[in-house]
Amino acid sequence: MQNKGIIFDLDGVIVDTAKYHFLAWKNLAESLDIHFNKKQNEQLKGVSRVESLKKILSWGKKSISEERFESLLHQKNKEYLGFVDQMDHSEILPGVLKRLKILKKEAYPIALGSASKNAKTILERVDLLSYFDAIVDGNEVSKAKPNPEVFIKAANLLGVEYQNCVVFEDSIAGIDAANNANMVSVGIGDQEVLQKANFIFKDFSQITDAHFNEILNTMKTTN
Ligand SMILES: O=P(O)(O)OC[C@H]1O[C@@H](O)[C@H](O)[C@@H](O)[C@@H]1O
Ligand SMILES: [Mg+2]
Repeated sequence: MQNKGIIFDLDGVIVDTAKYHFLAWKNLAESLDIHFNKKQNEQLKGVSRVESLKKILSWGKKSISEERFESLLHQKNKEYLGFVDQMDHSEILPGVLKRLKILKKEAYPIALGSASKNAKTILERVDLLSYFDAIVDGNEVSKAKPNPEVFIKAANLLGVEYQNCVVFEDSIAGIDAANNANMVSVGIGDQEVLQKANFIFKDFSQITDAHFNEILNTMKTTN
């Protein structure tokens, strides 16, 4: 095994599910007469289901009962899982499978670090579960990104020093979490949104072997 750990976020990095989260939140917000746009959606990326709903309600200045809150969470997830049910292999984002295959062949420890409680279901659906040596998802974390808990747990499970890990993330909160964990942060997506990342690429197909080595070489490994 290599001594450098590779940690992937799921939604918007490995699979194109960020668009389904957006659609389901937008429908829910509209049903409550709350305006919800793509810019606001950036603030929900990487954020748990509960925290996302709290933000939407606060933007709409709505206060609701606990019971209604629970039922809205359920409603959103039901719609989201309806989209997930239709997913297949083709929704793995460009370049991801190729990179996972190379990493596996080169014996890098690979982890998933996601806020989603649906992470395993999605990895199974697109047939990627077997690539991961460790999975830390929304069922195992108590502190949401930008808290680094999810990535720290992933590094611990991989048995790799934090500063020897690289994190691939599409969310502002996730890049902050990786930076807070002292890991190398790689933003996948929009340069303007992910400014705080150590490296930024549009998607994995843009990351050449040379780029990948450059990313890994920025780690100040000690062992
Ligand atoms: O509702 P789930 O599947 O548990 O996901 C929780 C969060 O998971 C994150 O990965 C997504 O970026 C968020 O948009 C989502 O709210
Ligand atoms: Mg994401």
